[in-house]
Amino acid sequence: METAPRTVPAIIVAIDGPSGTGKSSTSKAVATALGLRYLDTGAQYRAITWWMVENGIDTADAEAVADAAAKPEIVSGTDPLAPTITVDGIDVSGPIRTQEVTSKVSAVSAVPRVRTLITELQRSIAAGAEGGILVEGRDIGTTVLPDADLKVFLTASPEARAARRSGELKGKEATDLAATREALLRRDAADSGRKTSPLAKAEDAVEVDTSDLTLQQVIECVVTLVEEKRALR
Ligand SMILES: Nc1ncnc2c1ncn2[C@@H]1O[C@H](COP(=O)(O)OP(=O)(O)OP(=O)(O)O)[C@@H](O)[C@H]1O
Ligand SMILES: Nc1ccn([C@@H]2O[C@H](COP(=O)(O)O)[C@@H](O)[C@H]2O)c(=O)n1
Repeated sequence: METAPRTVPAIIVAIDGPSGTGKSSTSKAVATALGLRYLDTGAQYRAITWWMVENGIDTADAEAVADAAAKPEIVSGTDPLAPTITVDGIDVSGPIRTQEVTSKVSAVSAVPRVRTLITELQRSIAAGAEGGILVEGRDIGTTVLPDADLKVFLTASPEARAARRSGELKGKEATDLAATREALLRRDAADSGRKTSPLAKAEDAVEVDTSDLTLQQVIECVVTLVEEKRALR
């Protein structure tokens, strides 16, 4: 008699936290290890910000941003080994990481119309991910996917986060540690302080302080949390 193949039920994992806590690095590795799709929601907010800048929209003008928000078509590829992001068919994976976009993204992402559109997109991507998905951002556990099977909130001290970011920038856009620290705290404050769907830990999220953990330790911790959830289902 043939036995039916054992299927692992699709699981939805939300990973949130402030800038530089290790969300992207951890999420890609965990999704790869566990065969899940991966969605970088920060890249989507960066993509719409890039489009606003390209099209001469004043990103400080919330009304102008809201009026234009539905115009760009943002498409995210969810392979954790090769995530992609396009705007109107253009690969923007490089341009969305510039200092200009980074400095303007919090203003654009605070516009309620932008959040409504991007949240709809995120939910439709998650609903279509048959084998399960890991979605990382700022409001995934609280707003986008409040029924996620597992919610993780990553934190780290500003010093640890600034040191990680400075390590990334070395040789490219030389910035001192203090300036990097100030820039990420400014972005956190804007993201936590906005009215609509701010950066926040969901009540039922597991908090992991990554300050003194290696990336590998964080990955192992999250893999274990997902496996524990899967075992209960
Ligand atoms: N536990 C860790 N120990 C040391 N370095 C780490 C750790 N986690 C991540 N990093 C490094 O810190 C930097 C920032 O990590 P990552 O981009 O994953 O953070 P993030 O939370 O996604 O940031 P952002 O929200 O700004 O996109 C990367 O260079 C990454 O390799
Ligand atoms: N769920 C999310 C994700 C991101 N944002 C905004 O995008 C910015 C860039 O995010 P990164 O993860 O790429 O650094 C972030 O600072 C937020 O303004 C968001 O609002 N909600």
